[in-house]
Amino acid sequence: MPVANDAPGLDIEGTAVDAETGDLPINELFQSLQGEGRLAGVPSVFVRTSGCNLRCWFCDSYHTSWEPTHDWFTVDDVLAAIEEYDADHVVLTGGEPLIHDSSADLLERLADRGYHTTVETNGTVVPDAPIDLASVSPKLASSTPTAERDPDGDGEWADRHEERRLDLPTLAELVETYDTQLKFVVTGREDMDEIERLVERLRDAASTCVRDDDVLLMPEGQTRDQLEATRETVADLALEFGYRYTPRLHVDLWNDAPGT
Ligand SMILES: C[S@@+](CC[C@H](N)C(=O)[O-])C[C@H]1O[C@@H](n2cnc3c(N)ncnc32)[C@H](O)[C@@H]1O
Ligand SMILES: Nc1nc2[nH]cc(C(=O)O)c2c(=O)[nH]1
Ligand code: SF4
Ligand SMILES: [Mg+2]
Repeated sequence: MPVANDAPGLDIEGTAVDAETGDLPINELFQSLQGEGRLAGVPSVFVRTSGCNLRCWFCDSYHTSWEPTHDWFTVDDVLAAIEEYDADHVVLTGGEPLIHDSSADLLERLADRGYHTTVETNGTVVPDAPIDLASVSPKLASSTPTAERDPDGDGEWADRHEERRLDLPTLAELVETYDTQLKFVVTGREDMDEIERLVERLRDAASTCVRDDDVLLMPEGQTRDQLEATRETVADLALEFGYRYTPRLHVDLWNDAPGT
């Protein structure tokens, strides 16, 4: 169910201004196989909110970050749309779903109904809500939209993205609060130093254990052709460093089709 309209309700920084109404800006809601991470292959309903506090140059959900597009849904409407499908797993993603206060309400009500919930998040916000799997994708230096890589301009977002992309106390709190996988988008070997350092700092900062197999390396690529160029390198890096590799099953299966 793709939706499209103008983009009121988000300020330029991707901060939600929906707190008063309690509505959620929904970009799309569909059923697919979870394509990434520990639960890859599991049929799931995806709820994609619009708006983000970061601007990765490679964002595969351009219409939730660089150019947010959505319809406003009440939490009741979102629940009713989910219940149309025969599924036990719900994936809340975006954009950055946790910038919206109403995501917590949605997660509470999904838990009450017995759904397994995964939240795909960039790891800069801790919600006050139940989550079965926090799928945290901290953003590396290679994600920053420098002037050469900005899909939309001249690098205007680079400084803000750089300031916000990593917040160690927030990552530590997420790891301590939830069953968490850390899913890094890897563009090449150059990313490994930063990943190793970050995992080490997180292990020092958090009171709970971060196992090597909670650390997932995911090849960067929005299309089959782009993945073709990165996947083998990233698989080799996972073997070399002892971390887990995750495919992007949905891209392998359906390329970059919407609603998949
Ligand atoms: C669109 S993001 C939405 C959730 C949240 N904002 C985040 O970044 O985790 C969903 C997932 O897609 C990943 N992703 C986005 N663009 C990608 C790309 N070009 N290649 C590989 N993974 C990508 C993100 O890192 C994240 O794990
Ligand atoms: N099939 C499929 N699996 C996914 N896992 C995480 C996704 C996301 O965009 O957050 C995603 C997605 O967009 N599609
Ligand atoms: S944090 Fe997620 S949604 Fe936001 S720009 Fe990066 S990949 Fe896209
Ligand atoms: Mg996706």
